[in-house]
Formats: sequence, structure tokens, C-alpha cells
Amino acid sequence: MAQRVAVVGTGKIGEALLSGMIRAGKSPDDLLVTTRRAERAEDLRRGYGVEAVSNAEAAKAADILILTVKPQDMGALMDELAPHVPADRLVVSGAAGITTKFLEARLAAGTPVVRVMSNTPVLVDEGMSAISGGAHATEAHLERVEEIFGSVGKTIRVPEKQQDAVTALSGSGPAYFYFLVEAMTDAGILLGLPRAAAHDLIVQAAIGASVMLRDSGEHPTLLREAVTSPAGTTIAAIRELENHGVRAALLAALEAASNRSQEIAEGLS
Ligand SMILES: NC(=O)C1=CN([C@@H]2O[C@H](COP(=O)(O)OP(=O)(O)OC[C@H]3O[C@@H](n4cnc5c(N)ncnc54)[C@H](O)[C@@H]3O)[C@@H](O)[C@H]2O)C=CC1
Ligand SMILES: O=C(O)[C@@H]1CCC=N1
Repeated sequence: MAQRVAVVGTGKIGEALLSGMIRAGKSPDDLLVTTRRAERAEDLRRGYGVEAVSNAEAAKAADILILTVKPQDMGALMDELAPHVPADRLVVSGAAGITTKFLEARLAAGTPVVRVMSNTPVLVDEGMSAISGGAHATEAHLERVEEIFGSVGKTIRVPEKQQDAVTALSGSGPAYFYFLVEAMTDAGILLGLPRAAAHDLIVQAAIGASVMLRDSGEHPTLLREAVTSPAGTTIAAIRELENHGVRAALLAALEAASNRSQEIAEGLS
């Protein structure tokens, strides 16, 4: 029999995951959602044909609970949810900074917990989800989680101590690329291009570069060198990027994101 999956706290990531599971062929009858607001529940019911239930009902009815609330809401959610979760349920957390220990401490002894850091490209089946098992998660549990998140992109298993770094790289990663696109589109405006043209030019350059990174098997340095002609335009730009410390800024930025993920965990434990 198909396993019933509940998405608990269905916001942006929860909905992306829900839509991905349906695109991958999971029947809406095997999916449940929980929300804080009734209108949100109604939208999800109408949009996806899934049943919206209370957190307590989800805990009883679903085999797998995927928790996609903000880290700051996880304590309150667990107070409400945990008393209703039988120890044979698989509990999956998608929240930044929430450790498997945090959840295990609030659930019945022996409950399997898996921590996942995903990202918003799950909306277009190009997500990256890093998976770590808690103390009671078996190989079968990890495989089940890989199957769910594999339906909306790639998955990787990582030791849980690497999850803060993963959050900094792939969890927050799409935001850095959007930020670069915003900035480069403004550069196009500075150079006299219409905004729409600047946007299309830079987005297609990003897509082309991404596909080459993924499919060519070449190191990024070689791909960049292939664009960089002697005494040409690209090296003039690269010199400015180096002069402005962009490489150092990225090292510092991702370190800050990882530190913040750790702080969230410490603030909540
Ligand atoms: N947005 C992103 O790019 C990523 C987010 N994450 C993680 O995913 C989680 C969700 O993030 P978003 O989807 O961006 O947030 P969101 O705010 O869009 O979604 C969270 C949802 O949970 C609901 N909620 C909160 N407490 C609840 C409760 N007790 N019962 C039922 N529903 C409840 C809220 O009403 C909201 O709709 C966070 O923990 C975040 O760290 C992970 C990777 C990427
Ligand atoms: O900004 C955040 O905290 C979440 C976690 C990873 C991406 N967004």
C-alpha cells in the first residue's frame, strides 16, 4: 500500500515539495497538508486536490511527516504535534538549523528522524536536497526520503555536522544567483540597454553557463578560461571583480550563512 505523506506547515518549501510529489505521480489521496490559516488550506485543497487536516490528525494518519515550518516555529509545532506521533512514524525536518537531536528529544523514544536541507528549485524539479539520518533512522528510512526528495531534483547524503555548510551553499545558494542577476541587469541599464533586454541577456547567460557546468564535465576554471581572451573584454571584467574582492566576499558571505544556521540551532536547543 502507498505510504501516506503529510506536509506539516505547508508554506513555500512545503508547497514546492507537495507539487513535486504530485508531478512525480504520487496520488493526492496519499498526501495530507497542514496549515495555520484556513484560507491557505482551502487554496491547497483547490489547487492540488489534497486533504488539509490538523497537525494532530496528520500525526495519526500519515506514515511520513515532513515538517516545513520556519525553525523559529519548530518548538511550538513539536509541543502540539509530538504527543500524537506514534514511534513508528518517520519524521522528516526541512528546517534550517534544526538538529535531529532537537526533534528526537521531543518525540517518543526510538522515533526515526531524518534532516533534509533542500532549496526552492524543487519547484522546477531541479532542487538539491542534502539528507542526514538521526539516531534511529535506518537505511530504509533514508531511501524513502531520497525517493520523495529525488522526485524534485538531486539528493546527496551528508553527515549531519555538515548541514550548516550545506545550508550556506545549496539551501541559500539560489538567492546568491538571483542577487547576481539583479546586479548584472543593473549593469546592463548602466550600459544603456533596456531593462527587459538586459534581463533576458543575463538570464540566458546564467542558464547556458549552468547547463555547461552540469553537462560538460569541465572544471569551472577551464570553462571561464575558454571565455577569457588575451587582452580581451572578460579579463577586464575579471580584474575588477578581483579588485573589489568578490571572491573574498563570497567566502565571507557563505561563512556568515553557515554561522547563522549554527546560531539558529543553538538559540533553539
Ligand atoms: N525558502 C527557502 O529557500 C528554504 C527554506 N528552507 C527551510 O524550509 C522551512 C520553510 O521555509 P519557507 O517555506 O520559506 O517558509 P514559509 O513561511 O513559506 O512556510 C512555513 C509555513 O509553516 C506554517 N506554519 C507555521 N507553524 C505552523 C503550525 N504550528 N502548524 C501548521 N502550519 C504552521 C506557516 O503558516 C507557513 O505557511 C524553513 O524551516 C526553512 O529553514 C530550507 C531550504 C530553502
Ligand atoms: O534563509 C533561510 O534561513 C532559509 C534556509 C535556507 C534558505 N532559506
